[in-house]
Order: sequence, then structure tokens, then C-alpha cells
Amino acid sequence: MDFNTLRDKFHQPGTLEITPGEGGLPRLTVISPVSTAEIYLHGAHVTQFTPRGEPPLMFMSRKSHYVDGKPIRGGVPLIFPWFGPNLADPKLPAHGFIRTRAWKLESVTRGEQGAVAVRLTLAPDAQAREIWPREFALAFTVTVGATLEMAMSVTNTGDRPFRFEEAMHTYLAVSDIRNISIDGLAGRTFIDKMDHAAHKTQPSGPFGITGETDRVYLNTPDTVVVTDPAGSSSRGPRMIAVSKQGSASTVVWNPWIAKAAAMADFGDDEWPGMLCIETANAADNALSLEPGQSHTMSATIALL
Ligand SMILES: O=P(O)(O)OC[C@H]1O[C@@H](O)[C@H](O)[C@@H](O)[C@@H]1O
Repeated sequence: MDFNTLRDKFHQPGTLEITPGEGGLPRLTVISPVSTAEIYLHGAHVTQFTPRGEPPLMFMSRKSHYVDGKPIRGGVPLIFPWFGPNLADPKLPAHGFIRTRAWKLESVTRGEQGAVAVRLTLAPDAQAREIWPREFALAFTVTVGATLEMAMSVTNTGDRPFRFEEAMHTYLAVSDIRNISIDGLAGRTFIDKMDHAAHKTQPSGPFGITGETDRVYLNTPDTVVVTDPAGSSSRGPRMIAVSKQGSASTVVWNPWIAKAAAMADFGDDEWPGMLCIETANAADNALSLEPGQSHTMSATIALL
């Protein structure tokens, strides 16, 4: 659908405003009585969620690309059907291909207390089938209200089973990564990508981040709470909760100094301002779907 047709069909001032975003890519501004959010059709990428009176909850890199074929850096990239590099073919794009496709806006509805739900879909085209020859249908619903709710469903529309990984690669904005603490993963096993994928156990109690961190926590269906001592509008504490359903993995990532400097689409000095807490099904928690089956993974991001 071209931009003008999209706008004619869905633009509703005060609810869903459709404008050219960065790089001219179509951007949805979703407005609820208590918050706003932004979503690009490119990747069905949530680039911001701002409860009224609060600083934005999402980190966005000022160096992000906004072009066809490249992912947006920050917000919530959607990852499917593999997480990280493709182990069978390292030439394929990292984190799969759906974060760089143009998704289709299907509907906009107002629900309880004025929350606005936006539904986007993606089906494979010839290029996607070349990369991953499977038949599937994806639907991503973003509900913007007092919280940000995101649900991605995957349906196997083909005639043979497939296995996949997936993630909502959420970049939370924090005042300084060196001061935050993370609660909800104590005692869980994680794959430490900084240490040859060694399996380790998270000690008891909340923990902080003190260097480059890249971990897949397995079998972690519980809510994770990030406490930021200076994250609120008055520079006081704020707590962000990431709760989920249909997700068995939680990825924790911060690139720290050297990796930040090595990434072209990330400012060298931006690493203290972000923490990825990703709602995922990855590694040992990869999923399989038989023909006709669906799976839904959802995450709710809330200020406590
Ligand atoms: O640069 P990308 O492809 O967006 O990936 C960023 C990071 O995403 C994280 O989820 C991975 O665990 C890291 O290994 C990776 O570096």
C-alpha cells in the first residue's frame, strides 16, 4: 500500500497519526489518553513508548539507520526465525530477516480506557522464501495505554513442521547502565556469549552490569524488573517491569565500550544509556510448529 493510501485508510488525528518518519519511512504515532508510542512499518518496529509525564522508556540510537534493508537501532526490533547469527549459513542476516521487511498495517482499534491496539502482519515474499523456504504468517499487535503490550504470533501455514527462534529485542532507556539493577533471574541458567557460550547459574539476588554483557537466560518465564535510581522525570528512581507470556528465554545485552565503538549504527558514547531485556524463545528454548499450528509470545512493559 502506498503512503497516501495508507494515510487515507488509517490516519485518525488524536489516535493514530501517519507521517513520514526518519528516512521518509512510514511512521505511526499512536496516542492513548495516558501515553504515546511510535511504530515504523519497517520491521513493525516500535521505536518509542512514552507514558505521559515520564521520560521515554525506549532507547533509540542517534546513529540508527532508517533505510530499506537495514535494521533500526533501538526500540523493539522483532527477531525471527533465528536469533543471533545463522549457524548453518553465517552469510545470512543476523537475527533473521523480519526486522527489515515492510509490514502491513491491518487494523487500529480502541479498547478499554482508551488504549489503542495496532495490528500488523507479515507473510513471506520471494526474497524471504529464498532465505528461509517455509510458509508462515506473522501477526504483531501493539497495545498502547498505561503499559506497552506487544504480542507476536507465528503460524505455520505450510505443509511441514518448522523450528524457529524469536525475540522482541527491547532496548530500555536507562540513566546509567552502571547504576541499574536487574531482578527476576536469580538462580536461572544462562548461556554466556562472552565466555564461549558457557552455561552458568545466576547467583541469588538482583545484579548489575559491569562490562560487555550478552546472555541468554533459559527457562525464564517470570517478570524481570529493572531498577534505575535516576530514571524518572525528577531524576528519582524508576522501576520498569518486563512481564511476558509464551516466552521461555530472556536475553540481557549491553555492548559496553569496545563493541559500541565497533558498531556503525550506534554512538560510541551511547552504551551507558541502554539495557536490552529481550523477551525471547532462543537457543535451547527454540520452538517447533506443526502445519496449521500457531504460537503467541507477548511482553508487557510497565512502569511500577
Ligand atoms: O547488531 P545486532 O544484529 O542488532 O545485534 C545486537 C545484539 O543483539 C543481542 O540480542 C545479541 O545477543 C548480541 O549478540 C548482538 O550483538
